[in-house]
Amino acid sequence: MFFKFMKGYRLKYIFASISIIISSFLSVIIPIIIKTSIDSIIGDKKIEGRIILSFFNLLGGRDYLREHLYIVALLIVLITALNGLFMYIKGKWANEAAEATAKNLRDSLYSHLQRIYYNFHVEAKTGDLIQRCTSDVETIKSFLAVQFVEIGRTVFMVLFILSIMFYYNAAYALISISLIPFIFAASYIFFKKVKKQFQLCDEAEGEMSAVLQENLTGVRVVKAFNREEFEIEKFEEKNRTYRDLLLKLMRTFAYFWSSSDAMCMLQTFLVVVYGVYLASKGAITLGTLIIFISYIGMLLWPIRQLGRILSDMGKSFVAIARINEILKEPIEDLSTGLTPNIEGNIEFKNLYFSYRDGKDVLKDITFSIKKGETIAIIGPTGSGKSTLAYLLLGLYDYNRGSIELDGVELKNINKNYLRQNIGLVSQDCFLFSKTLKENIAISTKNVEDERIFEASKIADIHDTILSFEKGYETQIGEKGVTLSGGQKQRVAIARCVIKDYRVLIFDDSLSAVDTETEQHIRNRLKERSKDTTTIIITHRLTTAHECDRIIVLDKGTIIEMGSHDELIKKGGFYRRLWDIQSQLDEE
Ligand SMILES: Nc1ncnc2c1ncn2[C@@H]1O[C@H](COP(=O)(O)OP(=O)(O)OP(=O)(O)O)[C@@H](O)[C@H]1O
Repeated sequence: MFFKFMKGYRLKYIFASISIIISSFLSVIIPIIIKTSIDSIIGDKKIEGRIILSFFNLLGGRDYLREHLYIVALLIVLITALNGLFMYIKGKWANEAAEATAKNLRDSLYSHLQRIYYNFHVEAKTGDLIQRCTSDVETIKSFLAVQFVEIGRTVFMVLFILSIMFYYNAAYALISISLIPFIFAASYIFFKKVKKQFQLCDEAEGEMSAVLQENLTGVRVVKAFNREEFEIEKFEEKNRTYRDLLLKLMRTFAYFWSSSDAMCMLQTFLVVVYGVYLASKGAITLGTLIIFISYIGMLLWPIRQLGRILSDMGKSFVAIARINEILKEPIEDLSTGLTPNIEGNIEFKNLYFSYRDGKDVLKDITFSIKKGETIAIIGPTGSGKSTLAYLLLGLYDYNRGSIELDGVELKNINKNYLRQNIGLVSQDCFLFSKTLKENIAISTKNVEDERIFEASKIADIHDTILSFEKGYETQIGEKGVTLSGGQKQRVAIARCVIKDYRVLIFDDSLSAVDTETEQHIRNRLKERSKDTTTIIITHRLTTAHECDRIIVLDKGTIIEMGSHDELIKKGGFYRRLWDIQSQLDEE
């Protein structure tokens, strides 16, 4: 899967993998050269093996080399230098390829997340998505940069070294590797088990960060409720738990490394003792003894590492699967579909809608709005008001019935085009950590200042912005912390009215401004664009009663519809609500 994202670096990665094999080969031939030099050049033994014989002949032959021993020394230096060079190439290219893959993966994930259906984002946990785009990608990166190539190297080394050992002396070879399966198994089991402890440490660190983050974001609540001492104690407790878990982990590691070192030493001890015994009896040469001791030293560390890598590999596969889950999510088709002339006539016909749980949230909705009309939608919480707005923006596909925009079925309209014509000021006035000016002009490119000011005036925020020291250049925090709730709402309104939408929906987005300001905003809006169809979702009847028509929703169905006077005369739900609110206002 990740080779797809390695585009442009695949060749480098292949060369890096080849380099590590060459480097392993170079490091395992050095002991062979030393053995041959001791046994056959300094000593009188016959050079064993046809390839080795040809190689030494190429260097001038046994007698010549005996006179010029420095050539062998130079050869070893040269091979060591070459080994270093190939290790460098491997490190550089494997890391470059892994970094490039990680970057491409992050880019793909981000752009995929932008295009995924809105529903996915509503249901997904943001923290989890962030983790998939960051630490899961890092896991794959280190798998590619280190683990994958390391496996190749270890397998090559083990196979090569074992064949050489068995070639020279099978019984000695068996003794020399007798503890290796146990060392490997111990390392594999240990790293698998220690994962649980790592996870506990991660969770404890996460909890500690969560306390910190919550405390910093909720600092106002902390101060208002005198919770400083309590918060300090809470943090200290989490911090203590984290430290204790880390210490426990370190202790476990100390036990493992010491016992595993003891096993490795025992293995080396066996090689040396048995080797010396064989050499004293003349069963092996001094060179063979040296080659076995060198090889066992070369094998032990990679074998322990292999245990770690194999037990860690599960983590990489989980990361790959988690990333794949996102990449497999279908994306919205934003670019195809009809682009009819939109004037703002809307017609709902027997519309039914349910979210993924299948429960009907909207039932048999039928009403129409003419271009330029202002409609209020009221109803108890959860009655389906926002859902209606989301359907109009094409954020969800409806199940049954139809919505027509100027006679064209909404489903068939190009989504980009639709959202350029229908604007939504939602309940959640999220502002980006940019300047006020950039926040207001976010939906429009190359917009003149005049238009920004005009939109701010309509939203009744222009004077407030000018009163800030840096005016429109005021930088606002991630959540617009320097602005009050009402100011944020007004910036969000300005951001929407800057564009000439044919249909404008206010989803409870005037609730944080007082009634008078709200009236101002609506009047200015009407003055600017008489033809804009406006849908106001509200809980405030003083807002609703001025609209051309009021739709009352309850449990997903329209229970009343008409002008204020008509609904008052009718004496139903709206009338009761109006009486209650008027009574409260009088009190
Ligand atoms: N993504 C979703 N998945 C499943 N159910 C949802 C989803 N969003 C909303 N609902 C449910 O749909 C119903 C209508 O929700 P909606 O937000 O449209 O109500 P509302 O009238 O706008 O409420 P409020 O006045 O509180 O904003 C509620 O019962 C809600 O629990």
